[in-house]
Formats: sequence, structure tokens, C-alpha cells
Amino acid sequence: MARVFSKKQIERYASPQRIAALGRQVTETLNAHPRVQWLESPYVQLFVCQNFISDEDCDLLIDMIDSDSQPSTLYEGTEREGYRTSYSCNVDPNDPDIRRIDKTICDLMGLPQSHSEVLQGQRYQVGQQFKDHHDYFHETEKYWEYEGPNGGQRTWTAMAYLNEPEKGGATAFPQLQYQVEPRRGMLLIWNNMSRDGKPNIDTLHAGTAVEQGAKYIITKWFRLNEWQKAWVR
Ligand SMILES: O=C(O)CCC(=O)C(=O)O
Ligand SMILES: [Fe+2]
Repeated sequence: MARVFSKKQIERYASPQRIAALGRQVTETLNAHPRVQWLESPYVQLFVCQNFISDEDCDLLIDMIDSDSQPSTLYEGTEREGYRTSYSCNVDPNDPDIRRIDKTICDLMGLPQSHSEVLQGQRYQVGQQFKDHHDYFHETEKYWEYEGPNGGQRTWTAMAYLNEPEKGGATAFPQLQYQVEPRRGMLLIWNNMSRDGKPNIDTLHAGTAVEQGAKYIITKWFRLNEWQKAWVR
């Protein structure tokens, strides 16, 4: 059973008012961007930007992922056999290329790098997948004890496809009956929160199993508050 936070702490770590305001701010920024398309869904705020990562950067990131990946993990207390079978790596946040690529994502969304987690790389080989999950934190789980004070709720997700698997590997949103096919260089962005600033259960999604070839992505999660762990300025 997770520790119970005081009202004041809850207000700081997952304030619906601040999350809702952040949602409006990012939506406005993305809507104003000529290259960002809004994927119209009444249930989830979902956006794409084609050719966001250059071919050169896709190759560079794929090499980094190949050289540094470990089996992906899930939060303590939420592990389930076969649930997330990809390989992940936390790319080096001090690498100048990573800093540059990371910053372009933050700039596109109009969010400060300090309020985001370090980019994560992932590789899925044939049969590997990341089953249905939410990116936001479930505040009843044990991990919320340290994730709450360490940046607060995960608000927005930005994910880029670095290649195209020959078969399979789409990102599926079962509640929307919608899936996104990987396209090299494409950035997919969504708000994990509802317009009222509370977790949006309709953001349930999965990295479906790769059937042929491999799939490489980078994922970046934004937080309500400053993420205290990492950014070396
Ligand atoms: O692989 C995908 O398409 C989804 C990945 C994902 O959901 C995540 O990294 O949180
Ligand atoms: Fe996810």
C-alpha cells in the first residue's frame, strides 16, 4: 500500500488545475505549428509530426540503442511476465547529439527540458511487445511515493519511430480503436491527461508485437514539475 500524501502534496504533485492549464498550453503550441497534425479524437489529444527526426539522427539513435540496451523494466509492484519484452536504454543525456535532439522535442512542445525525463530508447525484435498500459502514474501504486515528489505526474508523451518494421509493431490505442503505423522519423505526441487535468483512461496503448524485422523508437515523458533526477545543465 502506497504512502498517503497530504492534500498539499497531492496538490503539488498532480494538481488537476495546473495539469489542465499545461494541457491547454501545449495544445495551443502544437496547433499553431504548421507541421504538426492533430489526429482528431474526441477522447485523447493526439498529434503527429512527420519527418521530425532526420534519417541521419534516426541512424545515430538506432546505433546508440543497439550498443546500450538492456531488457526493459516495469515499475516495482507492476511487473507481469511477458508484458514488456522489448529492450531499453536511457541514452546519455550529456551526449551533444542527444541534448540537441531532446531539445527539438521540448521546443516543439514549448516545454522546458527540466520538466522531462531523459529520452529512452527502445528496440523490439520479432515477438517483442509492450502490452496495454498507461504512461501516467497510477497514484495508488507504490512507485508514486518517490515519483510524486520527483517530478509529479507524467503529463505528455512524445515518441518517435526511428525505422519501419517489415510487419507488426504498430502503436495501438484500443479505447480509440485506432493504431499508428510506425513511420521513420515521425513524432507521435499525446496528452495522458484529460482536459480536466485528471488521468485519461482512454490513453491506454500498446506497442504491438513486431512480426517481422525490428522496431526502434525513442520515448520522452514530460512531468508536471521539475524532474529532480537528471538534467546536468
Ligand atoms: O512501442 C510503442 O509503440 C509504444 C511504446 C510505449 O508505449 C512506451 O514506451 O511507453
Ligand atoms: Fe507507453
